[in-house]
Order: sequence, then C-alpha cells, then structure tokens
Amino acid sequence: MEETLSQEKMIEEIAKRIKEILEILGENPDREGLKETPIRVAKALIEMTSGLRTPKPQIKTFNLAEDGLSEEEDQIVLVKNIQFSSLCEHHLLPIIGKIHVAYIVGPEKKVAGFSKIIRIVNYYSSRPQIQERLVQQIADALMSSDIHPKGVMVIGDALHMCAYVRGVKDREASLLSVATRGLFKTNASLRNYVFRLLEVSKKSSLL
Ligand SMILES: Nc1nc2c(ncn2[C@@H]2O[C@H](COP(=O)(O)OP(=O)(O)OP(=O)(O)O)[C@@H](O)[C@H]2O)c(=O)[nH]1
Ligand SMILES: [Zn+2]
Repeated sequence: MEETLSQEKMIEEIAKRIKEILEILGENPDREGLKETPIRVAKALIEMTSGLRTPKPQIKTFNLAEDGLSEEEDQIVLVKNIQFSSLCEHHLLPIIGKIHVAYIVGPEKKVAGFSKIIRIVNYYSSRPQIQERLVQQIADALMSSDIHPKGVMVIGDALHMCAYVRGVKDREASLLSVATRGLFKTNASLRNYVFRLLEVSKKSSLL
C-alpha cells in the first residue's frame, strides 16, 4: 500500500483483516461481544504506531547563561521514570517499562524543555521497535538537537510481553538497555554518577 491512507480508510482496512484473523483462529467475529472488536483493534494499532506517521517533536530549548548566571561546572540533567509502551517488532506484542534520559549541558548552556524529552520518548516508542534501537534513537535525537549537549545517556528498563505471556513465559526477566553518546561514552565515572543518581532518587523519590 503505497499511498497515504486516511484515518477512516486505515481503520476499515485493518478491521477487515482482524475480522479474518478471528475467523481463522476459530472465533465467530459476528457474535455480540466481538462485533466491534476489529474496529477497536484497528484503532489501538493505529494509536500504538502513531510515531510512524507524525512529525518528530521539536525540542524547545532554554538558555541557562541568560541573566549572567555564572559558568558553573557542566550540569547533568536527568529525566527519570518516563513510562513508555511500545510494540516489539518481532511479535507486535507490548513492551512496557521506563526510560531514564540524562544529558550534560553543552557549551551553549542550553537545556531542553522537560516535556519535550518525554515527547521524544513517546515518538520513538510509538512504532514497532526493539528496545536497543529505541534508546539509541532517543540518544541521537537529543545529541542532534539544538541543546548541543556534551553527552547523552539513555537507559531503558522494560518487560516484553512476547517473553512474558508466550514463548519462555518468564515473569521476572526485564531488559535493560543503555545508549551513550559523547562524554558518557568515554567517561565511566560519568556513567556511574547517573546510575548513582538513579539509586539515590529511588530512595528519596517524591512519587
Ligand atoms: N534484543 C531484543 N530482543 C527482542 C526484543 N523484543 C523481542 N525480542 C526477541 O526477539 C527474538 C525473536 O526470536 P525468534 O526465534 O525469531 O522468535 P520466536 O520463535 O517467537 O522466539 P521465542 O520468543 O523464543 O519463542 C526473541 O528472542 C524475543 O524475545 C527487543 O526489544 N530486543
Ligand atoms: Zn517480541
């Protein structure tokens, strides 16, 4: 399907196929409880893959150097506990977990709008993914943004329903994936500092 479909057409086309899948599975898609299911599934799939069809969110920046703030040491900003859900690209089953994003303010002393980092996470999550690529894409998006950080570190910690509800059916194993860029790539003590921050803030968390 080459051309871009309207939202209504997408729902219709997907729902048609979901109905067929239900039939193949031995269900009766016309029974009361399933009548609206193909449309619901279509809408859910469209929602969970919205990042494929929306523009990448712009990262709004703020200037720390304004008002003559002194040139302090490079500040590390950590946005922790960003809840995300995605779809594993092998089974199209949910991945659910948390992402932590740390960056070191660059020479231009610019910081990113807090919510924009969450929007970037949502953008790259809302599509078929593997977790290792997801953290890399988030790291690259921040590295190439207008904040020009000295380094970025993105940590993903998630459960994969494809290993939870089927296959190995492991209810404990979670996948941790870390992407590093810039100073975080070369400096182990900076990486450890972020892990330590996450530890400390876990104990003193407001939430
Ligand atoms: N590294 C990585 N693996 C993933 C991710 N999501 C799913 N997988 C794995 O992708 C692999 C696909 O393996 P296959 O052997 O092709 O598929 P399968 O027969 O359904 O495998 P089983 O899950 O072992 O039953 C599985 O090991 C999944 O657990 C992810 O985000 N990262
Ligand atoms: Zn999977």
